[in-house]
Amino acid sequence: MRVSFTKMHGLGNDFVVLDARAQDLPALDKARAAAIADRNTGIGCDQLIVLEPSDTADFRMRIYNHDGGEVGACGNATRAVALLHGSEARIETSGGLLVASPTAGGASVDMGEPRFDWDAIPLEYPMDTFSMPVSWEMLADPGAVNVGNPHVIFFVEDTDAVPLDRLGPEIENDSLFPERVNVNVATVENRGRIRLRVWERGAGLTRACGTGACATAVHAIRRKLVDSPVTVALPGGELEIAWQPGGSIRMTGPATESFRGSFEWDDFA
Ligand SMILES: N[C@H](CCC[C@H](N)C(=O)O)C(=O)O
Repeated sequence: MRVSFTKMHGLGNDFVVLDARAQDLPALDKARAAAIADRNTGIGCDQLIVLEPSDTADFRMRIYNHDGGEVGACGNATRAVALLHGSEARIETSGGLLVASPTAGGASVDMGEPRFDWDAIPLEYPMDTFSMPVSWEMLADPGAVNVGNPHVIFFVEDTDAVPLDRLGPEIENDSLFPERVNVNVATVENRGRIRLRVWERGAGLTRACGTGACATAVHAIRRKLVDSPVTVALPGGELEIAWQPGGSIRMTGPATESFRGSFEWDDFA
């Protein structure tokens, strides 16, 4: 059967969006999700996004990483589907309910409240997630935050000097993180700006990571390194993150529809 899709991105973090409300999509398993996301033999994307009907929100958004694994949150994709929706959207995700409002050329999203308890990240055993007594070579003293998905955050003098292509997968797959983890390496430039690179769980180095920007901004605000709102500059561009302790995170930034197409479902068994 032919399946229609919309190709989108948020600051270069790219998505294939399938709307299961407009077409009868067969069940999606890990192998097929990875085959569609494959940049050599598939359509190609960092994450595959499926929109479904919801009893509790305007629609449900399911998120599959490049490796086919289903996960609970994707900040950049949330802005993209809000752009598609065209008006304020209440979005059900397995990481919680999100509320997104389109802005000129993108969206502003209430990403919910961050969680900090070791078993909410989750970690393999109890630990202070504000200042974790662990290190991998030059990456030390991280924090951990769950924003619907798990993030570990390291502050360094120069994020561009870190061999994240080598240390990212090592940390992502460390047994300290039973659900694996997104690895954020950030440089605080001043009290209003953070430079960030992310090794994403199940997707590797991406041009941007919305939840990574949220988790990093929250951790920097907790450590009193920056004020709120703060600009997070990723390789693909900038996001604005606002958060006060006890409240929810607000992420604002661009979203882009690249093109629409279709493919033969059975081509990706
Ligand atoms: N790799 C992430 C999902 C996508 C996050 C990123 N694309 C974003 O914009 O938040 C995870 O496994 O939790």
